[in-house]
Amino acid sequence: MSDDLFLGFDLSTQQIKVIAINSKLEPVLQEYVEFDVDTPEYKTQKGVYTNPKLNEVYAPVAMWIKAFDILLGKMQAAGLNFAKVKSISGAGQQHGSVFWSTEAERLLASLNPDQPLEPQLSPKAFSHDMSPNWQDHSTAEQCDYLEQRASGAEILAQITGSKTHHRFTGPQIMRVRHRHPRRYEETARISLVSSFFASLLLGSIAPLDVSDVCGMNLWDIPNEKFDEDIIQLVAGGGEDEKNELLRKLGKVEPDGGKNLGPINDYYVKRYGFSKDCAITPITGDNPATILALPLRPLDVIVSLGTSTTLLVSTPVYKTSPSYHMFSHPTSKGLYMGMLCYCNGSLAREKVRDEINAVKPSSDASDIWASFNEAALSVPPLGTTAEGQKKLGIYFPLPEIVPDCKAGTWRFISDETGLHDARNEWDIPLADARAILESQNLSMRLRAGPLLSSTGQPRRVYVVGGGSRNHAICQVTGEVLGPSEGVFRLELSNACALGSAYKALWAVQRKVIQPGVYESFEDFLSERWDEKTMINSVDVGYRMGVWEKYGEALEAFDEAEKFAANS
Ligand SMILES: Nc1ncnc2c1ncn2[C@@H]1O[C@H](COP(=O)(O)OP(=O)(O)O)[C@@H](O)[C@H]1O
Ligand SMILES: O=C(CO)[C@@H](O)[C@H](O)COP(=O)(O)O
Repeated sequence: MSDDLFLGFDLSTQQIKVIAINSKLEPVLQEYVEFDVDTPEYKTQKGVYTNPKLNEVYAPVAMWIKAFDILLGKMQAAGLNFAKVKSISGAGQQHGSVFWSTEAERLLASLNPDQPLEPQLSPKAFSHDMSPNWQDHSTAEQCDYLEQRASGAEILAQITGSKTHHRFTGPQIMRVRHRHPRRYEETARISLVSSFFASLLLGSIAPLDVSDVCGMNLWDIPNEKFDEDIIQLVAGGGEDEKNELLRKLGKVEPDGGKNLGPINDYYVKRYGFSKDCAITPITGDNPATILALPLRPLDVIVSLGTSTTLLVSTPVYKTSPSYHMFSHPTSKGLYMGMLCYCNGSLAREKVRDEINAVKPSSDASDIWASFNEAALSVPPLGTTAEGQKKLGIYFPLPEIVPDCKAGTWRFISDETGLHDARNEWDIPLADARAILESQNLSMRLRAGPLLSSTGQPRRVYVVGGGSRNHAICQVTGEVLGPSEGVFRLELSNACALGSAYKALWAVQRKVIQPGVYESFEDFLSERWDEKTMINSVDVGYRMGVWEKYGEALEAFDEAEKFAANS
């Protein structure tokens, strides 16, 4: 039996992780490095720096490289046989950009295997030491400008898959050009976090990924090319400036399974990788997540990482300013539909900490025990009074959908309308159920067009850190009401897993005819064993309950609008 190995990395907001699998999809090693804990010298909080005055959130690029050095050391210490690794893929937190200096290509090509990576690359390989993070909200001016000049949100969404968003890379690059013109000028190439990571492995600057490029507001998805009018707006100036930005961005690799080249000699000499270990495109964390499960129509993934995202795979390119469409990371003709929220885990943690402060957990080993008890001890919508609904909105950070400043709002909705309920609310205990309902109601309100006419999913798959929590899974099942129930992917890191599957598919996919390969979907379904990979964690649809939440949607929409306009 072959003992070949395939690696999937995930460079996400708070950690860098890896999963090694064999060709039967079985995980053989998992390791991670947590930035705040393992690279404390960078003094990040939850992996980032924040400057609330300017709504900026950013991360030091050198920290990611240092963490990668540490992770490779951990894999070595765990006894991973690097020589058996046939291919590598990965995932990066989306939208973040890395600005390479004119020295970068030379430094990447001449790495000394006796030294770790970080001191050899940082700071000289970069024209800007920070990467704007997806939680950043500092680009309102750039977004407004692009949206006005590019004929509005609907048109932008039709072309690039999304209206402008603060975190999207086009507006972020434009802001770097405005605020740091010298650094922008000194930039030889711009990578996304995904292609930056692929570049580290290749030892030369890698092309952008076909799916992750759709998180920039620069890529014309239907025509598969950069939109030169938008590029011109971001680059400023005239034709020369536009061409210069196109040069900085470089090429986009259309084949998610392409062998971009062998791993750089640095890793062969330092860690014993095989000389022909293939590096394949690294994609975004969300596109990689949909590769971890054989999704069928009406299936939904809810990814409960630092952000919360709702993901579907669809053959229909149907755009809207209220969600995102991306090209699929492996399959031409398929698209990924996505909703993304900044206020996912961190907002839930804030309520959890407030509850623990007044009602310490009875189980010292479970920091979520009091939160869960509070969430499950009250009825849906928090009240037994006929027609009354408790609705809360919890945005410790400014939110993406709806576009809303930071704040907390608590309402009671009844037949007379929506009322401010901050004085009739058992704070913080009643917040536990309300925040879970609020996060799910928001997804239900917006996911409809991506699903059936009734908006009811078939299955909800939960993945990411928050999916370990049974109360979160239950409320997700109650509000979204999937007809077949809620299932948890047992390996908690779906995007590293999806990446490892992609690495395997890239080197083992059958050639159907020259240039045409076995699809990722066929390849995965042949090997994927549902019984060992997922577990049922909630029944999903409950008669009467799903309908009750349906009746609350109008009031919830009103509550969100109130918050967004206040
Ligand atoms: N039992 C749990 N209940 C609720 N949330 C949890 C639990 N375990 C982990 N988490 C949350 O998961 C988050 C990290 O998830 P992860 O998928 O690793 O995120 P990322 O990929 O963004 O780094 C943490 O912010 C933490 O709050
Ligand atoms: O901005 C988005 C998607 O548009 C986020 O989903 C980021 O991609 C970060 O992901 P995590 O670190 O939470 O996995």
